[in-house]
Amino acid sequence: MTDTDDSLPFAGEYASPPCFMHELETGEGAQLRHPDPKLWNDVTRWRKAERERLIAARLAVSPEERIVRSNRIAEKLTVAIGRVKDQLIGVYWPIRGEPDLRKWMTDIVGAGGRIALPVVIKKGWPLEFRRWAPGDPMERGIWNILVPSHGPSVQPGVVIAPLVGFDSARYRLGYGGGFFDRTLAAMPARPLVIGVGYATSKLGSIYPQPHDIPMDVILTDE
Ligand SMILES: Nc1nc2c(c(=O)[nH]1)N(C=O)[C@@H](CNc1ccc(C(=O)N[C@@H](CCC(=O)O)C(=O)O)cc1)CN2
Ligand SMILES: Nc1ncnc2c1ncn2[C@@H]1O[C@H](COP(=O)(O)OP(=O)(O)OP(=O)(O)O)[C@@H](O)[C@H]1O
Repeated sequence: MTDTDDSLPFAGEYASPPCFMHELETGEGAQLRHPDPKLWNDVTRWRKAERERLIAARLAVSPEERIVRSNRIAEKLTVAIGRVKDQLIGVYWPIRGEPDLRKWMTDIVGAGGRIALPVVIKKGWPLEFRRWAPGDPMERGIWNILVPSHGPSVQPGVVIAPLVGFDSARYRLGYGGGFFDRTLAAMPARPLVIGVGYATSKLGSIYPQPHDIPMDVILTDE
C-alpha cells in the first residue's frame, strides 16, 4: 500500500480535539481502547509498512546528503525558535537516519539556551526529558538510544519531534511506540511542538486517530 492508496477506509479526522478519556484504562502503561478496533487494525498494519518503507528510504541517502539536509533543517529551527536564551528545548539523539541536530544542540547551549533529551522509562509510559550539555555522561537506554545518565525530569517549553512520516494536517508518524503522543497528552503545560523530517517523508495522510496529536509546526529540508 502506498500513501496514495485509498483502499484504507477513511480513518476519521476530528474537527475539534476529541475527548477520549472514556477510552483510557487507568494504571501503569494504560492502553487506549480504540473506537473501531477493525479500522485501527488496518491503520496499524498500514503504518507498520509505511514506517519500514520510509526508514529504508532515508537510510539509503548518503551521509553527505544527510548532513546537507540536516543543516537546512537546523537553519529553519533557528529562525522558528528565535531567541534561545533561557529557553529549554527538547531535542533527540539521532537514530536510523534521522536529521542530525547535534551540532545545532551544541550551538544552542553556546548561545545561552538549554537542551533536554527524551528518555524512555518504560514501554507504554510517557517519555521523561533530562538536561543535556556537550560532554555530559550518557548511557544506552532502551533500543540502544543514548540518553543522559542522570538528572531530574524537566519540562521543555519547545519539543522537537523527529518524523518518520507526516501529512499536510501536521500529524506525525513515529516509530509506533506512541511515546510522543503520550508525553504531550501528559505534560501539564503544552510546549511548542516542532516536527522535523525530510520532505521526502510526506504522506497523503497518516490516517489520524483520536490519540494522535498534531505538531504545531513541521520543518523539512525543502
Ligand atoms: N532519536 C530518537 N529518540 C527517541 C525517539 C525518537 O523518535 N527518536 N522517541 C520517540 O518516541 C523515543 C523512542 N521511541 C521508540 C519507539 C519505538 C522503537 C522501536 O524500535 N519499536 C519497535 C516496534 C514498536 C511497535 O511496533 O510496537 C521496533 O521498531 O522494532 C524505538 C524507539 C525516545 N527517544
Ligand atoms: N495518550 C495515550 N494514551 C495511551 N495510549 C496511547 C496514547 N497515545 C498513543 N497511544 C498508543 O500508542 C500506540 C502507538 O501509536 P502510534 O502508531 O500513533 O505511534 P507513533 O506516534 O508512531 O510512535 P512514537 O511517538 O513512539 O514515535 C497505539 O496503540 C496508541 O493507542
